[in-house]
Amino acid sequence: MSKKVGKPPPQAAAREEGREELFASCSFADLGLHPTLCTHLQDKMGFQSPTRIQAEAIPVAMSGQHMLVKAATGTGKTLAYLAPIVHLLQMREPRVDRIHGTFALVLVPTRELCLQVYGIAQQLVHRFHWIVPGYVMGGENRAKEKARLRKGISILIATPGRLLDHLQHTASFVYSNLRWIVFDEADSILELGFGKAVEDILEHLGSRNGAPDQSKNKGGHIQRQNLLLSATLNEKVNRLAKISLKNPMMIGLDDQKKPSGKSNMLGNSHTSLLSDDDEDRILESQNDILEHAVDDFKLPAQLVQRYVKVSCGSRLAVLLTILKSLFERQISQKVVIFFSTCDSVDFHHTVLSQLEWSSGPQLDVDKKQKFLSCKVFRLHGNMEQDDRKKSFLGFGSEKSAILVSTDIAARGLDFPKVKYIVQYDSPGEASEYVHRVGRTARIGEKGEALLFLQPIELDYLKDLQSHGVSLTEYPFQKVLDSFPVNGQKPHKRKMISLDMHPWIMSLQRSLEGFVAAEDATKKLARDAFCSWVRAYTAHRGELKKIFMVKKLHLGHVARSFGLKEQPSLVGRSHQVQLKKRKKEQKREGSFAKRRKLPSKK
Ligand SMILES: Nc1ncnc2c1ncn2[C@@H]1O[C@H](COP(=O)(O)OP(=O)(O)OP(=O)(O)O)[C@@H](O)[C@H]1O
Repeated sequence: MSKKVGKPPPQAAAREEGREELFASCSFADLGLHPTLCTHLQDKMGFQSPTRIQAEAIPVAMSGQHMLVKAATGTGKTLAYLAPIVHLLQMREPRVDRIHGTFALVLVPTRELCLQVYGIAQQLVHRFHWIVPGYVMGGENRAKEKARLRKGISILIATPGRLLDHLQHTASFVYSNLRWIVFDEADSILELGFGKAVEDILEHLGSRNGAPDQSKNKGGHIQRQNLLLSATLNEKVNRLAKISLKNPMMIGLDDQKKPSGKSNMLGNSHTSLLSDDDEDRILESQNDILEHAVDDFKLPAQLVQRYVKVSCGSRLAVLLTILKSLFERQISQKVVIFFSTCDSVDFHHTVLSQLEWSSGPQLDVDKKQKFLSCKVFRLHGNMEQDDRKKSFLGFGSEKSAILVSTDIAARGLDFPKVKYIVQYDSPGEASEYVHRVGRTARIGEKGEALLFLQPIELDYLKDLQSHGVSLTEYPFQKVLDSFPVNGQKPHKRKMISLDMHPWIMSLQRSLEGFVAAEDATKKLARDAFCSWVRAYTAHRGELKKIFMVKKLHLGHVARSFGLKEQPSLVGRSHQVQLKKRKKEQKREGSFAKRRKLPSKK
């Protein structure tokens, strides 16, 4: 009997379409990469063909031109710069040796990304043992790093602060052969306040535009090549591009905004032959293109993006409910949840990993079990370096787990099999939204993202929309109705408000009991509450009009941290500040009113 040949199901067809969009039709060999490297990419790393962005960027990187790349998260930007570097280093004559020092420098914004890029570099040089990758980053032992630098590191991955430290204080650090400087997540490096460090680094390396010897290194014969990459670009990248790139090739910019996927300002002109006027013109048009590049963001096509509208007091109960439903639906789940502060991560890590609960009709202590049974990891910048490493590696290797994190995990991290991103606290800038959700749906995989919003914050959707990001509403009521109340699943429920829903109310009671039971937990909750309110006030620019502290009911905020107390009992200094602000507002208000009064004259 012949098999029925039909159309593939729509989801599979969409995925296939997504793959076609993601991958180029050529091979790695077609791009000119060394056969040994191509075989390694295919056989050992499982990369059958290059992604489109790799197919565009690799030949440019090999040509020696400066390059600025903007491409969606999870499209393989790391390989787009590391593969050509390894290719060119392995064919260098005389052969690369440790005594030659550093040839390529990769700057990254976070320690975790530093470790990740180092791991990929290690894999890529597997067949070229004479090329040595290494890293230096904050939190590591300086003396050990000095010793490694003295021995020689061919491809050095670094966070900016620590690199500058070594440039200033490690005399044995040889970089006279430096050929490449890569800024991975360029905008984030600047956003995190490393701008001055980066300028000092470029100054040290003689790689700053306008520096007398900027195109050559101290040895006087090596052509420098700088590469900037990110899924999002911002105004600050303009300045970095201006001071570090000469007539760069622009890759991945919106096709409608320029003649082709690739462009440079004046074709392949050799910058050394340009007059000052030409250079000014180049910089101007470079700035124009960058300004367009800032406008909107590309997200993976297969990513499902939703928001859930939740009143403030029930936020934590709703988060727990959604997580429970996710893990019940599929035992093997990997979820990343973003919070606004380190204290908030610590508190929620405790709740998610320790909250116990009895699902029976009465609170039966003997029948209590963990509310969520999966492993929960945490990651933030105030953790000890060893704990940070353990979390990063631990979550990466788990099949089923939750990671609670600040934005430290938002950039570049490539945790395998993450299917779900929850933004419990709003990211603020739309670019941060893009990077957070980019931890899923990588390299054509499926992925979902959920953004928590309070009813008063819904205008944030418009802000995202203005950057080309649109979300649909998550059907939370349906999820809620699937949970039993008092041990039973009622047939039909009346429409009641979320806060009054028996499941939410009972979960809230458990939470408040859990927080109140231990002083340490209570303190975690209070600290988290205070830091959360502070972070809420720190939204910038237009977002200040959406995330307004004065619209918040602080009692409800406290509830969302499992606190029964009113905020007046939480954090005295914070309370004093609030009172002061209220007074000021009152004064300002009466002044404004007074000004509105018609003059008696
Ligand atoms: N040609 C390829 N074929 C298959 N998988 C690939 C290929 N290139 C890279 N990958 C894989 O794709 C994933 C994403 O790559 P990478 O982390 O470099 O993306 P990215 O574009 O830098 O993302 P982000 O913007 O989030 O930093 C990694 O797991 C990587 O191993």
